[in-house]
Amino acid sequence: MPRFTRKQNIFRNKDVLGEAYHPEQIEERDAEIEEYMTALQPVVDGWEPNNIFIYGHPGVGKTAVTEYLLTLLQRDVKEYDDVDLSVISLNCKSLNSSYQVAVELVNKLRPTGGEISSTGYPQQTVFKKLYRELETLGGTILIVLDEIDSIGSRDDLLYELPRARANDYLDQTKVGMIGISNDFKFREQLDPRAQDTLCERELQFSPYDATELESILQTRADIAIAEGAVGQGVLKYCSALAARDSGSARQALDLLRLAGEIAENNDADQIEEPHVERARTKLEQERIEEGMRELTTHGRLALLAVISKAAKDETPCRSRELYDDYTDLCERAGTDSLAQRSMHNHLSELRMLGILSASENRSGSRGNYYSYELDVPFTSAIDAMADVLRVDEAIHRIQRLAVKNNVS
Ligand SMILES: Nc1ncnc2c1ncn2[C@@H]1O[C@H](COP(=O)(O)OP(=O)(O)OP(=O)(O)O)[C@@H](O)[C@H]1O
Repeated sequence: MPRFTRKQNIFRNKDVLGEAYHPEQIEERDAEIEEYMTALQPVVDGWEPNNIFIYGHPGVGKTAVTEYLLTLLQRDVKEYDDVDLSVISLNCKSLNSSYQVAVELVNKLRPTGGEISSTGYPQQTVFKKLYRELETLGGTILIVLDEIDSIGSRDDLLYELPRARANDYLDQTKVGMIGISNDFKFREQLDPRAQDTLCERELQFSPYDATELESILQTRADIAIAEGAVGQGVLKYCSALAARDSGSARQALDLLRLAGEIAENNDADQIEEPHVERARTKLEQERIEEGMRELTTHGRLALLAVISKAAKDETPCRSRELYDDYTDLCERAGTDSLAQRSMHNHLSELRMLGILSASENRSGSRGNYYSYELDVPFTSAIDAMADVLRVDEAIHRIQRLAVKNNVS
């Protein structure tokens, strides 16, 4: 019978590398923190809060810095008797309209048992219920809406709520909104009125470079990893990989955590670069698999056509050069193939997902065209395909070709 035994030779506290951990210290964001504090200053001064919009790529510290500063703010306003601050945080990921966000806010503000149903009311009725709850709570209220882009174009709440006081829906209560998003298009697509109110103060968080990531990792590793268990150059390597790819602290932390798990499972005393390398391959594969779960059958078949070309060492290649492989694969999968133009749309989508890369070529009078190739390791791509497509024979054939052509 197998036995569970405790392994703690690598980690001292692995949770510190996880998403749920709230860092006590924020590294490398001094300028953003200063700007953010200025935007929050009216709260301390007892005035109406600014509305703030924070944007930047995933994993660049938008949520971490917000949580950190709001914790400090809540602590510091206690010194002033005339400021009564409440913070309400909501992740909007699964909410795709102002209506749904307003219902969630009402339910957060109401005691258990008093929640309202998520359907069946006119929108203005829900907004009025929200104003009533806010007025009952009173004081200064900051409403943090993370992943705010999920609400899409149904954004009425974003201009109605900050104007509730001006429109006499609120009397004493002062409300400020903090919207957080990693969708750069969201701001441009907002209704101009919502743009004016929500984006009163804007803060952009840029991707981290390798040095910044290393300093974030170092602080975390000091708490998370046992003494002497991080090999020479490992933090630098994780940081360099994440900086080159996304500039995301989340990616760097994930790499280090997974490399630690791999080292631990191998009964190693230290995390070494080969563990990081294996972690990278595994995370990359997970990313591709996640991206592929979102793909339609034809998206997958278009990708497999590129993989097939890569196995023959014939990438980068044009969309029309892929088409034969694609139609052949469709036939094997028992599916009608799409027209070349539609297949091309799938290639563009794969490019947006970071699975393919494309270089633009000029072809004189006939205009420009793109050449596609895999932007992820061949092995990760084909392994992920094997999990989701039922074209085993074709996949084995591609794998044999890749071995023959020394592609990996
Ligand atoms: N400057 C930093 N100092 C310490 N930890 C950081 C810093 N920036 C990010 N982190 C850590 O990196 C991880 C990702 O950060 P965070 O969730 O704040 O990113 P985000 O920009 O909000 O991403 P998303 O848009 O995907 O929600 C978290 O574990 C966070 O604690």
